[in-house]
Parts: sequence; C-alpha cells; structure tokens
Amino acid sequence: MIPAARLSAAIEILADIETRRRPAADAVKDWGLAHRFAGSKDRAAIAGLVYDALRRKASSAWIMGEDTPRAVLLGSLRQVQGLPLDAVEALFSGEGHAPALLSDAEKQRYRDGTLDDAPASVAGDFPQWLEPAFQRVFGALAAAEGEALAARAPLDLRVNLLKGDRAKAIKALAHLKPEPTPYSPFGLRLPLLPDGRAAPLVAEAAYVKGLVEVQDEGSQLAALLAHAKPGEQVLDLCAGGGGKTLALAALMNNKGQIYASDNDGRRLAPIHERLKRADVRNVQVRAPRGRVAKLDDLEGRCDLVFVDAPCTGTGTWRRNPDAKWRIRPGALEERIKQQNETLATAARYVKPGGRIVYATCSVLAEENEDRITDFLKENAGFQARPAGDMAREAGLPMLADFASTLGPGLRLTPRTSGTDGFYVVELTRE
Ligand SMILES: C[S@@+](CC[C@H](N)C(=O)[O-])C[C@H]1O[C@@H](n2cnc3c(N)ncnc32)[C@H](O)[C@@H]1O
Repeated sequence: MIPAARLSAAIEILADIETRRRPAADAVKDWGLAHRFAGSKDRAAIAGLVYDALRRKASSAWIMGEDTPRAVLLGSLRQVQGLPLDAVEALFSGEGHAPALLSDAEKQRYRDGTLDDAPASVAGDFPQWLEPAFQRVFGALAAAEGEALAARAPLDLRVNLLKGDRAKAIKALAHLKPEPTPYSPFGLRLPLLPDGRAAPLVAEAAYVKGLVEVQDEGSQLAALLAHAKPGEQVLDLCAGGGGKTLALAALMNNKGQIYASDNDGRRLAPIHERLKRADVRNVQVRAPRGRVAKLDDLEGRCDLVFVDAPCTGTGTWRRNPDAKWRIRPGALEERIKQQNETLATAARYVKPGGRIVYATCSVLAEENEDRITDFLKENAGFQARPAGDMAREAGLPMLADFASTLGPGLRLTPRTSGTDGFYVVELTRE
C-alpha cells in the first residue's frame, strides 16, 4: 500500500471506532480481516496512525476546528509526526486510494491552528469530565501531565534476577539497543522503532527463556517499593496475570512464600505458564472457588499484603489511548467501591507488625490518597508510612521526590518519572 492509502485506511478505522463506539483493537483487527491484501507492515503502520490519532484526539480536533476522523488524523500528523503542510498536501492528493484534497480551511488550520486558548483537558488530551480531578492533582501542570500521558511509551523490560542479571540481558538483546531504566535496578528500556512500534520481543531467546519480562518501569517500582524480603509470607491479593507476583518472587530470591490470589479466576490463568518460564518456585496460586478465594489460613499471618488494586488505569493511557475516551464517571465510582473492598480484605490478612502495600496504575486522588485516608479513619491499628521512608527501605531514596502532596504515598507519572502513572503507599499495622 502507498503511504497515502494507509491514511485513508486509518480515517476509515477512526470513523468505525467513533460511529460504532467499539474498542480500537477490534476495529483495527476487523479492518485487517476485511482487507487481506494489506501486508503486516501496512497493518502495523495503519494501527500506529490510529493509535497516535487517538492519543491526541481532543487537541487535534481543536487545532483543525472540527472533530471528524479526518480532522483528528490531520491534527495528529502535525502534532505527533511533525509533518510540514506541503508533505501532507502531497499525501492528501485525492488520487487513487489517497484521501481527498485538503480544503483551503484545512490548509489554514493545519498551518496556523494553535492550542493557546485550549482548556487543560483539550491541550492535555484527557476527557473533559476529569478536568477537576486533574486540576486537583496537578494544578497548573494538568495539561502538561495529560500531554505526557498522550505520548508514545517505550518498551520496558524487567530482567529476571532468578535467571541472570542486567549485563547478561543487555548482551543478549544488544541488537535492540536496550538502555538501563533510570530507577529500577533491574529495568531495561528498548527504544521504539521509527514508525512508533515496539521492537518485536516474543521470538527473542532472552524472552522465551524467561531472562526478561515485559513490564513498565512504574510497575517494577511498585513491586520494589513493597520491599518483600526472602523468607517472608506475602499475599498478592489482586495478582491477575501475575506481573507483580513474578517481580516479588525474584526480589525474594524464591525464598519464603507468595500466595497469588484474585477474585476473578480467569485473570489468574496466564500465571502458571509465566511462573514456569521465569523459574519461580515460591508461589502458590490460590484461585477462587465461586467469587471468593480460600485464604482463611492466612488470616493475621502475612508479613506483607500487596494490593495491586483494580483501577481506571489513567496512568496507562500512553499504552492504551483508546481507554481514556471510553472511561465514564460510573466506572470510576465502581473502581472506588472495589478499592475500598480490597483494602478492607487486605487488613484481615496482615499480621501485627506487618504491612499492606497498596498500588494503582491511576493518577487520580479519588482512587489513591482518598481511599487511604478513608481506610485509616476506619482502621485505627494502621498507619501510613512516610513516602521517603518507604523509598529508602526499598533502596530507592530518589523516589522520595515523588511523595504526594495530597496525602500519604507517592505518585509516578510519565512527566515526572518517565514511567506509566502509578501510586504506591505503605500501611503498617501496629
Ligand atoms: C490491576 S489488576 C492486577 C494486575 C496484576 N497484579 C499484575 O501485575 O499483572 C487488578 C486485579 O484485581 C482483581 N480484583 C478486583 N476486585 C478484587 C477483590 N475484591 N479481591 C481480589 N481481587 C480483586 C481484578 O480481577 C484484577 O485482576
């Protein structure tokens, strides 16, 4: 396919997402199935165009003065790819499968449109209804934080210390140009390919043999901040697919016991294969029978209960730009309820002198500081540990810079730490 035809395809897919209100991944996949002549490179490039346009949807529409799929794509060509007007005019030629010629108004907006008077939610590309929540957390930096959440994310890897060290992984993946991540001592960052795609990893021996796992540095830091020690009894209450379970197991050097649980058994399904590949031997998977996992024997016995709570995922919008336009206020309410539930459950399993580490991949105070403040009001035996102490204990004193100003815990964001957005807090039991 010629580059201009890829643009037409991206416009078509964006229209499908908009009119049928369907997930971007489904629309992209269906387009591929219906256009089998398109090769894998074409499909990847088209998906890249669609995701870039979704990342900058609100600001692109503002710049172009309309919110049609064509306008949103045009805006993103300017904002994400920085294409000059004459290059865009050459692509929008109206010939063959190329998009129709640019109108004079489009040319003028493409050249001169600005975000100077745009509200934070438009300049920062997040839903308007979240404007008060973003202002509360980020104040005057709301737009800048949103913009960083709208950027392309690099591909981060966690080196599995049970299988080797960072130097070994760097050597094995040298052709993909890995760099050590700034904070996580076992993180590697792979640059994106020129078209914005992540380097293909699944066929790499280092991945197949479990030396590296895909995990954003923020996620690695959440596990590190839990500072689980070899020999401890750890309950990973919301273990899901086991991303953090694997990191905790490596930090514990396979010594002690991790109980990996989740109230949705289907989510735990990938964990067995992942544990095997990573050579993890200190994890017991406790799948629920019915809606509740059987954990009675752990009551009051755990050194650490790790709560990787269900959340809106606002911190992962770089990887999932579609999600930010789909999230509704009702979903936030629902997550808050679940977060209260998981914290109350966690409290039952901590032993005296033990701790809960609560984490979310959301930047919103409603899912973070507010939940902890409410929890502490109702659970007099628990105290929040100062963020600086938690960071030092984990061997990451520099993370104290990210201490929250709205309550206990610390917050990572793409703008401040270059990671996905995460919140982490430690609660100690007397
Ligand atoms: C953020 S995800 C976990 C991701 C996982 N820890 C990882 O690192 O790959 C949150 C998980 O919490 C689970 N969950 C929701 N409510 C729960 C509850 N009341 N008890 C236990 N797990 C719950 C969800 O099924 C979901 O798998």
